[in-house]
Amino acid sequence: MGLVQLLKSQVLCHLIMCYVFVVSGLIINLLQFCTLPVWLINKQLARRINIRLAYCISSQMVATLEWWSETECTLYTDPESFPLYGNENAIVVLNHSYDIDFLCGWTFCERFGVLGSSKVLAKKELSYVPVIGWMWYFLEIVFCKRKWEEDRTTVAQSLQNLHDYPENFWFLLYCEGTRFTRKKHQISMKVAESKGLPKLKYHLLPRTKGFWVTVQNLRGKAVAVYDATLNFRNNETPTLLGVMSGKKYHADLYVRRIPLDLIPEDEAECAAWLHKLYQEKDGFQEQYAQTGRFPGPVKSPPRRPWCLINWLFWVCLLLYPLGLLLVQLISSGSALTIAVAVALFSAASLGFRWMIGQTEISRGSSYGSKAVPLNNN
Ligand SMILES: CC/C=C\C/C=C\C/C=C\C/C=C\C/C=C\C/C=C\CCC(=O)SCCNC(=O)CCNC(=O)[C@H](O)C(C)(C)COP(=O)(O)OP(=O)(O)OC[C@H]1O[C@@H](n2cnc3c(N)ncnc32)[C@H](O)[C@@H]1OP(=O)(O)O
Ligand SMILES: CCCCCCCCCCCCCCCCCC(=O)OC[C@@H](O)COP(=O)(O)O
Repeated sequence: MGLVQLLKSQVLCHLIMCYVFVVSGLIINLLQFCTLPVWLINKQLARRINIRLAYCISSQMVATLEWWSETECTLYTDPESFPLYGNENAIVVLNHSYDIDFLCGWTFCERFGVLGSSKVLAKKELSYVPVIGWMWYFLEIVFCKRKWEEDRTTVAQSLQNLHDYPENFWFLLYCEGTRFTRKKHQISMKVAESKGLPKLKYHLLPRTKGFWVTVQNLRGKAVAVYDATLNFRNNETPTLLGVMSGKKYHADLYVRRIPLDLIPEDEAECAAWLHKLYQEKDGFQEQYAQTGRFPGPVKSPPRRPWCLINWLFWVCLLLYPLGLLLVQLISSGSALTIAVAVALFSAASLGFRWMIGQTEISRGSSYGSKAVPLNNN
């Protein structure tokens, strides 16, 4: 292990990264809060400001992936679709199998210039996570409780609000509804069997209602569905802590662009269409397992320097006061002050660990670990 690699794997280094991320994030959350009056006067201006403020937060995590861990992100897609990416509104359907699949998604958003405005149908619990969850509130992210009776109206309304959104965005949908685990897979395949649907090997059975409601409510705004299938080379199981430790991963993403007009409007037909899509995705994963690659040519956009520049800016701005504080603390010589500082430091470390835990499948929810009885309405 080289010296730089050794440095990157140090816990102290991770704590400093978390400190910069959280403190800068809270400053940006505060600035976002200050845009509320602007919203009342000029909604589109407030949205544009929030897109840029959100970029300052999410691009720090992208910088960690691209510049710190130097993870390689390869895109398999057809050259005709490539020029459209980033220049239109789209719904992205992605498999949900890795701790950092959202981060790989963000990396592609960054490379196609839609990181600040990118959206997702996210579980409500994430809205309470400081920095990211609070940032999402101002970005008009669509939250769901994963209880259809409650979600059907709120999700539709939040999607309708995006019709006059001023900048291009990608709307991410994890139709599986939860992250892949062996247990959840077994249960969902029992549901597939009871519905007479073919079994999937690499995916959970997709939940179709969120997809249908999204397609229906974004018609006229989004023009395509990007069917995105992600995998990692050499059976890598990437984690956020691995990325922060400077581990280099190799992500491969296969994207097919499907015009929205081709997706049926009728709910049952739309559900059948999505099930077929997941069977195809399963086939792509099988091909990847056999050959180590997805179909089609490779057309990867290069990483851009902006997220690194933003990250370095916050590092420079926030490390100086931290250094001053430490010097003052040590020179004070007061045992009580030092004890309070140690207690605060420990509490902050636990908070950081809890935030990182939100990305870990092993700490995921129990959603999808038992089959909800079938209903036929
Ligand atoms: C060029 C490059 C291209 C692309 C780059 C890639 C990506 C970049 C794009 C954007 C990035 C943007 C942001 C990313 C940043 C961060 C994202 C991070 C995290 C957020 C993710 C989440 O929070 S995922 C969880 C929330 N989302 C969802 O759940 C969405 C899917 N769910 C649904 O659609 C649901 O239908 C619902 C939520 C709307 C409602 O949930 P409910 O549970 O009430 O659902 P259902 O009605 O669906 O459930 C009952 C039906 O399901 C059957 N059932 C029962 N048990 C199971 C089971 N175990 N598995 C499957 N199905 C089951 C049941 O029988 C019912 O069936 P019916 O036939 O009666 O419907
Ligand atoms: C720049 C340096 C980086 C420092 C990092 C510091 C802390 C990072 C905190 C990240 C916070 C949260 C990101 C939220 C993304 C979580 C994505 C996710 O995958 O959610 C899970 C849901 O989809 C489904 O939930 P489950 O039912 O599987 O349960």
